[in-house]
Amino acid sequence: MDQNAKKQAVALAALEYIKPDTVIGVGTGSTVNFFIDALASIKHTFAGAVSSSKASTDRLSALGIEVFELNDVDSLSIYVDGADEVTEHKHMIKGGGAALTQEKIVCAVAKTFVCIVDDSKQVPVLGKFPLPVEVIPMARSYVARELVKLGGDPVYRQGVITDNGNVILDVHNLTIINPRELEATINNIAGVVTNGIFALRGADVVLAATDNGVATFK
Ligand SMILES: O=C[C@H](O)[C@H](O)[C@H](O)COP(=O)(O)O
Repeated sequence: MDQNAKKQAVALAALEYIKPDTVIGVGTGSTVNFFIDALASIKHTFAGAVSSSKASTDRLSALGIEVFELNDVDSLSIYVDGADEVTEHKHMIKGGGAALTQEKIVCAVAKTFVCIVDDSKQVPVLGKFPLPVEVIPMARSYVARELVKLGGDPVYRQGVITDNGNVILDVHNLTIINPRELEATINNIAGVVTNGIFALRGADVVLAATDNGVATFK
């Protein structure tokens, strides 16, 4: 099965987690795009969506799915999103598409986080994928120096401005042994908006598409 077929399979599997008449949190990325397309076929069964990026909002709206502002919603039954890496502990690196901050906010509100990946994203230890860090532009050089002190090799993602008007540093050469601790440490650097480790609030369910079907990890 090719990678797109796996993304589509895992996106369809996530539909089973949708509760009728609730608002759904929707992530960002190529895997989630398959999920959004699948949502369109059942759009009359749920109340609408809260989106984590302009790209997902545009795709949801184009398919006739109502998108609410997070501030106007009391609760989200579920958050569905992809990941760049995920471990057996359901810790993740996210933000390859620069949407990490709004993803982390929407995810925080949701009762259940369902992470959808193909099996190429499953790793024993986080860190081979460069860790995205969203940074207030004026703090870029300072934050980069602090990330070097933590053992990383930050690279400015040239030409990318996030939906929040900030920049991204991608931190190479980290082996993330304690993701919860590193997530908190990096978020404590002045000028960091957030980083792409999702471990303090990891996934509740990981659905991973393989050649033999979709595996579920709870
Ligand atoms: O900022 C982007 C998100 O964190 C994505 O969920 C992540 O990059 C995975 O995207 P894709 O499904 O395209 O591999």
